[in-house]
Amino acid sequence: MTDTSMGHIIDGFGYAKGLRERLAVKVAELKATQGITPCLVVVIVGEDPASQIYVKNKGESTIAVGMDSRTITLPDTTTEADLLKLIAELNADAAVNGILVQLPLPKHMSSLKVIDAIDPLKDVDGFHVENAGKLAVGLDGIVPCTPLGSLMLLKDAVKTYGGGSLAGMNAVIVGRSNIVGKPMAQLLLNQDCTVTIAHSKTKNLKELCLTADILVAAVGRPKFIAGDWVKDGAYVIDVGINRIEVDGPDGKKSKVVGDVDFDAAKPHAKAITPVPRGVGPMTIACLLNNTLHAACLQHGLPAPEGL
Ligand SMILES: NC(=O)C1=CN([C@@H]2O[C@H](COP(=O)(O)OP(=O)(O)OC[C@H]3O[C@@H](n4cnc5c(N)ncnc54)[C@H](OP(=O)(O)O)[C@@H]3O)[C@@H](O)[C@H]2O)C=CC1
Ligand SMILES: Nc1nc(=O)c2c([nH]1)NC[C@@H]1CN(c3ccc(C(=O)N[C@@H](CCC(=O)O)C(=O)O)cc3)C=[N+]21
Repeated sequence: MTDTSMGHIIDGFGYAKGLRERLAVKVAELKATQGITPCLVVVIVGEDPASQIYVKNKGESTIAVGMDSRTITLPDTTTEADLLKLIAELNADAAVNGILVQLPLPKHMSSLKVIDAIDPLKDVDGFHVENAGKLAVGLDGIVPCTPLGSLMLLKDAVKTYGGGSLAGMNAVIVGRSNIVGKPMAQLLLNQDCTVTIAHSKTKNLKELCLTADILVAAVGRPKFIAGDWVKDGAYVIDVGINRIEVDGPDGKKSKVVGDVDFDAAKPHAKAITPVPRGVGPMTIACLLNNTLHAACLQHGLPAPEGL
């Protein structure tokens, strides 16, 4: 690499830490002035070990910023009707400000139906159709954590390394899920980017990616985006969290990698998020942000500003 103005690593871990510190100040203010302690309830159905780790991280981070945290663990034999009943109880409980049902759910449940049962004002994931619809038409609502955190990192990186705004940039998002790809597209459109969403039926994906000033990878395939798919000077946001087995000195061990071949992409990128310590920590910090936001909405208070 000859150009030293390229290949910056976007420190999602550090940015998330700063955001949590700013949130802790706002939470303390809300407690002192209104007597409100925001409370997040995470519901997990089944024993998926990866999900258990994220749920544990969420609980610890919630407590660390001064909020209340509850985790409800249900066996994977739980019926959909029982889960819906629990959600109804949490909706009715005024002490609960945020409800997150960890995905994926066991196969015998419809995640759309379950998400639809959550009070949109307590839907801190921002997955309810009412919040998705608000984002689509440009109304204030709760925005999904991973796209929100990705946008924060992107804006900061463009400000730091590019000097300008996102307006007019070509954004290509690989992945069209309701929880990452689609809301990310909406957020970037709201920033006046020219947005293309790619998926498994997209033709000439490499050529399309090479047109991207902003490339967001949310595919769920390890190192799927090769280095020569990245245009020189592009901003690369790698959302992927893929656990793979690698050979270590003492046999096989598990490691987390993204959807982008980081080492190969980095020399081309203006700035790129690593995995781990990129988007992942921002997802959790934005969940706390959304819980605080939800608590304010429920009490008729303005959304916290200056975060
Ligand atoms: N960092 C974080 O905090 C989070 C990370 N993640 C991670 O992000 C990744 C994506 O998650 P999620 O959106 O839920 O995943 P989904 O499986 O729901 O969506 C994957 C998307 O990738 C597309 N895709 C799959 N194969 C190809 C291909 N060969 N070429 C082009 N597109 C393809 C699919 O296309 P099609 O629609 O045509 O099937 C689909 O739209 C995962 O690694 C997940 O673990 C998820 C949430 C939070
Ligand atoms: N209802 C619901 N909402 C979610 O937001 C949700 C979900 N279900 N199901 C699973 C996915 C995944 N997800 C992550 C959260 C944090 C990290 C994270 O903290 N990652 C760290 C550590 C990675 C590691 O080492 O495992 C990092 O990237 O540095 C990653 C992924 C939230 N998700």
